[in-house]
Amino acid sequence: MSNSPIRIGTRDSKLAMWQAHTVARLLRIAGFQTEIVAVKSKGDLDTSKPLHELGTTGIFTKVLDDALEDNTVDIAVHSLKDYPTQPPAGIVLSAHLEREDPMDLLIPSGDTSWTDDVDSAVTIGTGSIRRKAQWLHRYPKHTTENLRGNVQTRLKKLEENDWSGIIMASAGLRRMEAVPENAIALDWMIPAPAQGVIGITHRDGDEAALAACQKLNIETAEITSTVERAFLRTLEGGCSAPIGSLARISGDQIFFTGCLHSLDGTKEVKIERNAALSEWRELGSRWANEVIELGGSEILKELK
Ligand SMILES: NCc1[nH]cc(CCC(=O)O)c1CC(=O)O
Repeated sequence: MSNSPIRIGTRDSKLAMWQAHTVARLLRIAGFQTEIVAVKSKGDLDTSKPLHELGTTGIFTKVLDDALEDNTVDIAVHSLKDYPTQPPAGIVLSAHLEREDPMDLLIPSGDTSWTDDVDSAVTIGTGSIRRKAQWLHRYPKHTTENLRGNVQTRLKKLEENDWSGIIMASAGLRRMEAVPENAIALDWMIPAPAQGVIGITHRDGDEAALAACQKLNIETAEITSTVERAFLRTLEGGCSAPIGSLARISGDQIFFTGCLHSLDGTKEVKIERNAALSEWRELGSRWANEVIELGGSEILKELK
């Protein structure tokens, strides 16, 4: 093995840096030397627009694909939910780390008596079409406002605005040790595919990087993420849609919930399934096709 350090590519947000340092620590434990290379991404630079307006996918991740292609880094660390379901040619998704809590949280600004009252008129901040659609499906009389930016920025925007609350991934807040005391777990909201999972990519053909990634891979995270992302890939076909999916392994079974909504939340197709774990490579696309047949095709047609 060569002694040159593994160059770890990451975005430069606080959360991304935390994730990169976690990967560096795990690699050092496995006997590798490491070096962190931080880059800025288009998604971080423009927080004025909702994410889906900045282009379909890869807005946070393209700079890291480029850094791998230019050979300025050896591996790249991603929040897997932000990474395209189809990596560019020449780039391989080669490790999935242990999953953090996959669920979303509501961070209320104050009184929360309205959560049991679907007729209340409240405003919720979220930049995600998935969260917006699921929220409006449950609370049709509510309004949502665009909310973007990193973890710290979003918590600040909650203070500055006249909103009843904002929705955020539990995983990012936990990693930053910034879960507000009044946070409420949204156990009914289906998270984004692979939410809470850190993924690592490398250049196809780089055997040293592949060997390093393989040492870090957690199989249960790989299987659940692959099922959830195959569901997404089959349904969205390259354009962004309000899609949620969550897979869990229990014994030799895999349990799955997946959903597709119209943007305004009025339409919903949601399925709950289980299957033998051994079939995991086929399950995501199989279950996506079931959603398409159960009315998903109409929702997708409207989205385009
Ligand atoms: N799209 C932003 C993003 N990408 C990854 C996380 C943290 C959760 C995770 O690692 O999956 C977040 C924040 C959020 O959605 O609130």
